[in-house]
Amino acid sequence: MITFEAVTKRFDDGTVAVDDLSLVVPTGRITVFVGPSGCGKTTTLRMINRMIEPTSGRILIDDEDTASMDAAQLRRNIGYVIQHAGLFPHRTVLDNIATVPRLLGTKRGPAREQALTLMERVGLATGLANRYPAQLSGGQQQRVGVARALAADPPIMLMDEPFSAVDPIVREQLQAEFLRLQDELGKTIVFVTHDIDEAVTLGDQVAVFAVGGVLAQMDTPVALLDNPTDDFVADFVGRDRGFRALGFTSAHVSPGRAPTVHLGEVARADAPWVVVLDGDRPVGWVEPHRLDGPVTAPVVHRGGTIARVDGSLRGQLDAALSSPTLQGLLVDEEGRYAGVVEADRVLAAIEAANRGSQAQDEARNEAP
Ligand SMILES: Nc1ncnc2c1ncn2[C@@H]1O[C@H](COP(=O)(O)OP(=O)(O)OP(=O)(O)O)[C@@H](O)[C@H]1O
Repeated sequence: MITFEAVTKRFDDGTVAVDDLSLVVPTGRITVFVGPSGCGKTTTLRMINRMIEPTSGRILIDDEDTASMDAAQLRRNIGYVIQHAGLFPHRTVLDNIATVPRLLGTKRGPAREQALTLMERVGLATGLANRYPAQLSGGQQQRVGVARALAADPPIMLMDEPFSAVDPIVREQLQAEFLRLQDELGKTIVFVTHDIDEAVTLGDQVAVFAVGGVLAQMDTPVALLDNPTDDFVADFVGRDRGFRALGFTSAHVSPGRAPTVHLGEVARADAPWVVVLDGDRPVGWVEPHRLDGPVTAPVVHRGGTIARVDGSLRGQLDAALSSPTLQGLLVDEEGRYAGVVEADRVLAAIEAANRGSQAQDEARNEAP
């Protein structure tokens, strides 16, 4: 059990990312943190393994205050999975997965044996063992990330948008496999997402955060959908309910343009945000006024999903709402950058689609 007692995080610049948070993450269950961009989900997650220290309040694991534990030891007992998997690019799949057991002193042979077993467990063909991360698909990379986090058999797993960077079909497969795996393993899992659909699919309980780092509601998925506690939660949950039906609605929003920069180049300084490309693929955004040199991978803001230019309105709205600029990144069928789409333009297209289906319903009702 992980217990937050009146936890607040105020960063040095005065930003209050988490405000007086009290909640309990039960043992052996999946707790999902969901909410709009910037509401403090990641900060809350990272305070559990002390990658970020709280300003005030306490976080307890099974009644022991984490502040009094050795931070390195604490982290070794907590698996951590992030978006884009965060794999070591120069290590093979097998060596990535074996990293923590090796650090903990397991010999190379047994560590590799165990890594092969884990590959099977997360649905990866063992034939991929000697590949490097760049030679894998996004979904395969995420599976390696999950296998690596499981390798030390930690009782607690922290997962920060682990499935956001893959396309919706692979994402659903990963979610289903993850639930199957959790049935076997029964870990204590804290899972961050901005997608309410993912939250209600995966969570035994769901904590909805509002901007300003405030917990708006914590409940089971059913209770959250049936009895939202206030307008904010109703809106957050409700917006997506109608939105679900849009999964199969093809988009008719033409892509817009945004300034771009390639990794290794200097971004133009007159734009507030610039799209970063790696070759012909989009990787995220940068704010040029915060940079004083060429754009490098660590400074790229990678938050946000990427949608197909010819994909569903749902995918495009998800991409726009999860982006720091409220502009979703679009790619063609080969994954090449194809432009951006603003949330309000997708919403307008959704309204137009809704009007169309209402008109069809009315026509059907009026038919003799
Ligand atoms: N090191 C930092 N210094 C100052 N402010 C920060 C720092 N890290 C995060 N913040 C701010 O704290 C707030 C919460 O950020 P956090 O990353 O926890 O949100 P989030 O809900 O995970 O968002 P997202 O879904 O976009 O990842 C934001 O306003 C963010 O800008």
